Amino acid sequence: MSRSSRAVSPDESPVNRDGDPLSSARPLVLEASDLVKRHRSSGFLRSRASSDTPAVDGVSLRLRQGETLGLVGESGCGKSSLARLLTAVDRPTSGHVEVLGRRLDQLDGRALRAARRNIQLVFQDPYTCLDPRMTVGAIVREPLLIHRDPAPRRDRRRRVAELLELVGLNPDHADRRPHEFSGGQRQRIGIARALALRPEVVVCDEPVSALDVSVQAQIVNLFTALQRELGIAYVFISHDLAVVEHMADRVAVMHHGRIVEQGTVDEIYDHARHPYTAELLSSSPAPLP
Ligand SMILES: Nc1ncnc2c1ncn2[C@@H]1O[C@H](COP(=O)(O)OP(=O)(O)OP(=O)(O)O)[C@@H](O)[C@H]1O
Repeated sequence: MSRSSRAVSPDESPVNRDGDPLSSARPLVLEASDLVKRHRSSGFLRSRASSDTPAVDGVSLRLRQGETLGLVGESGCGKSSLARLLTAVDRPTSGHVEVLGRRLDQLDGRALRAARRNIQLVFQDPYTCLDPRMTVGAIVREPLLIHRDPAPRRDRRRRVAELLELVGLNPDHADRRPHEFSGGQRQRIGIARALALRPEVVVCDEPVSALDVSVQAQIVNLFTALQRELGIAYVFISHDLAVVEHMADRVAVMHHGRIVEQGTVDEIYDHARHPYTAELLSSSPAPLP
């Protein structure tokens, strides 16, 4: 049956089939409760959409250790705004985020820094997110310094070499600068930086969409291998449904700031119940082989 011809419920209320395909014995590493984000815009940038409609409008989700939650939705639906709330880059207007059972809004100072170590962000564009003046070694080491890692200098250097090796880069290239690397290699540097603090959760915001198609599969395979090796949980954000189908255990579908449907990959891709999910699936290209 083609995706577009699947029967869906005419009801447009959110569909939450929060079945747990992974053992519920696995601990929750991330929980978002009723998150709302209203961006404040001023002057000529103020539009009806930005002033009236929250970018994130009551989102709740849960993630277990070692699990991948795919987050899909069209451009402008609020995926990046949600990523910034989950990683405490931005504060929610209301609602809260729990990392390893600790509510971020109830922490400050050292306790907040400790909680934030466990949730890191990989950005979409490896071309703009790496400081061109810094060496690769300094870029990967930076989170250790920001989070005041007490390890001696020599151990930090060894840790950077291990991280570069882990993501498939030559540790001897730590003294080079980002412009000496290809797009895929730069994304590997961004991933090494995100892993420096050994996080439990990595939020990947469109991590392959700026890359050549031929390189995308290599980076997707790297994410999968790292998860197998390190047990990381991912929130994997993409507008590319085929990539998400390949990566995710569960999928959340976002539309106008809300999660309209959540479920396992099979539930979402083969038995979509929300009309928007069906529309999104019918307009997407064929899945990866
Ligand atoms: N800093 C900001 N100030 C004002 N409005 C913002 C800000 N960031 C995002 N928005 C608005 O919030 C809405 C959601 O944007 P967001 O970038 O989160 O969506 P997205 O799904 O990640 O889109 P894309 O896939 O194009 O990156 C949009 O209407 C956007 O214009």
